[in-house]
Amino acid sequence: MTHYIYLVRHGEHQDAEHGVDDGPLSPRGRRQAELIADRLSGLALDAIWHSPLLRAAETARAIAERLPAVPAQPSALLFDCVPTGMTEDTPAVFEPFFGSVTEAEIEAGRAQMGDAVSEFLVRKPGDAHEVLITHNFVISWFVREVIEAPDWRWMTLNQAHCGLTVIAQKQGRPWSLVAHNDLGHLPFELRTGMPDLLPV
Ligand SMILES: O=C(O)[C@@H](CO)OP(=O)(O)O
Repeated sequence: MTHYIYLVRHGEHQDAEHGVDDGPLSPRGRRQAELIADRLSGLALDAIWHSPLLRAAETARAIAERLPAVPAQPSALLFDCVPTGMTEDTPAVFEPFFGSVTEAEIEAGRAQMGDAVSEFLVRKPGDAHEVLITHNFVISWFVREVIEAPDWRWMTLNQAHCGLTVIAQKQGRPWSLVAHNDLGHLPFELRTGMPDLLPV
């Protein structure tokens, strides 16, 4: 009996490269969403949860269209956020990142991630398969939580648009990381959203 959670970053959104905060998926983002939807379509899903932002909602819709019995539901716990601020053990190289982030945003992010972990990383009875469509930092936080890395380590994890990360808990065992940022369903030209191109 295993509880699987499939963590998916939303597809690329329109004008993301011009710094636009949210919006509909770009043509490339729609293609990414269709391909992750194809990849997940053979699963007996119990739930599809998504961030309320449009790029995540549209990605979730592509998945839900292939699985009409499973409604896609918004969850504010999956909203984009900054999970922690600069702490004593955070390497100084990350300091510039926090220049434009307020204390209030960090407090809100910390509280949201605490609630998200309490809500989603709980054992469901029997076999369970849930998809969470969310944002880069949120997935980084879930992965960090599962591998029990120091808090600041979320900053060293990145996921591509519609990359697939899988975490799982077998009955009586701790959560484990099954796959991270698997891009096998995406052709090279659709592997967007990483800070650097993969060297291979
Ligand atoms: O802005 C970003 O880089 C990330 C942060 O989580 O968000 P998104 O996945 O929405 O692009």
